[in-house]
Amino acid sequence: MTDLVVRIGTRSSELALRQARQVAAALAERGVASELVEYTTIGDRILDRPLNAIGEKGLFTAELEADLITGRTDCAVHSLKDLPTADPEGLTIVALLEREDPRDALVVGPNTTARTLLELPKGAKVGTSSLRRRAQLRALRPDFDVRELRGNVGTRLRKIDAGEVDAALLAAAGLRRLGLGDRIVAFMDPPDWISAPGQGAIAVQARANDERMTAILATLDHAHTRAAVTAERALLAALEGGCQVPIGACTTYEAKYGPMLHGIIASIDGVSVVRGGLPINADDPASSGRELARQLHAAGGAGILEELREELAEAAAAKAAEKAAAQGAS
Ligand SMILES: NCc1[nH]cc(CCC(=O)O)c1CC(=O)O
Repeated sequence: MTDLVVRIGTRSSELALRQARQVAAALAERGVASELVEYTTIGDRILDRPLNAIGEKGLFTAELEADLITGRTDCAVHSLKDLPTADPEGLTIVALLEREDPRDALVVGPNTTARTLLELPKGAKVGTSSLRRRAQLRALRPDFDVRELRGNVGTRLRKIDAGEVDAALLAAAGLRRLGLGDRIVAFMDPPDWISAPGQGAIAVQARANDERMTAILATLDHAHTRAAVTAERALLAALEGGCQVPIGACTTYEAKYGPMLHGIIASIDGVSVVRGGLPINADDPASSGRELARQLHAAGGAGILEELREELAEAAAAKAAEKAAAQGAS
């Protein structure tokens, strides 16, 4: 064991590197040496299109997972939020580090005096590339001009500072990990505002049959984080949502109820919104996620998702027809 060096796969963005270094530091505390293996993924390279239009699952994760499966690396570190709910064949999440703040945060540009979403002027340009954030923004303020804002956290902040948008919503966890917590002017609090399932949690993935790595990495697992994100992701999985659908889920901790799961399904235009919440069953958090999914589905969520799938299918068909026409012309 003394000559073991754990090879940790990570994306090469600054945020990903910080998260991977956090795992490396936790391993070092336990006397385990490690080294980072960096990847620039398809998701990092394609910056000119909205993420939901690229339409591929695991855009930021596929290459890391492929090398983990073949054994080039021993584990991979991801933002849990970016991982599809189903584990790839042969891989499993062996550790979830103690979660950072799971909330979304408001960041404003230099020409904006507003310090909350509601203080922003009528028709303000607000940036996000997430359908979940877009839908909730539209629900709260139909007058906003919601703009696509892509790129890693640093890029997005530069665009905000350049005045491309007046304000934007980002994950508080990402900003904090980058030492940019002072850019946050307001936190978006649940249950009024629901962030993404798993947001703020760092996942360490390994081969399911690698007993040695599992034994080492399992010591990094944080039980409360695991319970909360298991419930949140079970909700998402039950609704078959990826990053393509405006579904939110997050956990709060209340003196009276303990951990509470909150969920939302919204149409992209924010007109139809279904919300709900229930206490998380400590013995079976996934069952709570499935139960809340069932309730949201029954309360109108089914119709919202059905309409959304039709819209997405139409958009995909239109795109395919456009492509075929272009090929015919050339
Ligand atoms: N969508 C990209 C992404 N994936 C994870 C984080 C933040 C870190 C986390 O949620 O743990 C972010 C940035 C953001 O949404 O602002």
